[in-house]
Amino acid sequence: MLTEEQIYGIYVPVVTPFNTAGEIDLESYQRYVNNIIKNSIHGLVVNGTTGESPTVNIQELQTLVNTSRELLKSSSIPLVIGTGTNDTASTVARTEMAANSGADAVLVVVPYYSRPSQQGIIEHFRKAAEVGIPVMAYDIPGRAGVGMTIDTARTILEMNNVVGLKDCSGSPLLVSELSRLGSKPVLCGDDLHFFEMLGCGAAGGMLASANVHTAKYLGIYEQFRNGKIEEARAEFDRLIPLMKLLFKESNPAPIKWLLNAYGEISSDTLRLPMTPISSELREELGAYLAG
Ligand SMILES: O=C(O)C1=N[C@H](C(=O)O)C[C@H](O)C1
Repeated sequence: MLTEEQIYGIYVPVVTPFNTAGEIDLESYQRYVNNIIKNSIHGLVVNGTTGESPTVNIQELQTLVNTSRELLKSSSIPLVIGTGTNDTASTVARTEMAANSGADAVLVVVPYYSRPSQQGIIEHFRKAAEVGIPVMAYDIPGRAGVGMTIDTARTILEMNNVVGLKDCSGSPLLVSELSRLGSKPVLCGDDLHFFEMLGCGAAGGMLASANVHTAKYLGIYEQFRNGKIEEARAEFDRLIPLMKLLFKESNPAPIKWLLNAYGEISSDTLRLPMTPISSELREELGAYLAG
């Protein structure tokens, strides 16, 4: 079970590879996740936004949890499963399934689309936390349509079983305030602002872009922690051009294209309503690969 003390460093949210028929491609998944976990990452995140969680059904999620547990059997890397949906009952059902299948924690997003009140958001997290498995709360107003206020985040973080927060709020305010108040750990989920967020008190990052150059992200984190701020910054700056391309169109389409180009997964297929990247971005990523 994931503890607060284990929430630091680089958590990698993996993609869910699909074959051209749109079915989960487990062979690619095993090969690619194995390569990711060869790096000493601090956490593996399955079925996050990067894993296209809104289009993965609970049976498929069960398969992903079982496969990931097996891949991690001789590893101490924590396994975090995205179980949050826009419906509290289905979030609880997925959270129970993950808890019963050996997950170390679940990632629960602010319920999207319905635009609940702050009280509704709190009650949603209370139900998820009552399942008993550690919960990492996930604030991402740009996708959810609604975000946590600082007070709401504090209330949720005070709940038993809620162990930390993934912050994609798009501003350093939340992490700065939570860190000032000595709250539970926060991981930055906003790749381009990772370095800045470390400076504001984030304990690490949950970064889709760390699917490639994983070791460099680990190095940046270690250097930052060891006070080698300038070296960390210089390395981070070198990664920014690629990061910008990876978020130029909706995640995970660019990262899937790149992972396919690197031969890590066999297809860049996405499930609708997600569509492949534009020909312009393909050219730009192609030029990055060639350079
Ligand atoms: O998969 C995730 O979880 C992440 N989601 C963010 C998003 O897609 O908006 C980005 C972050 O790098 C990881």
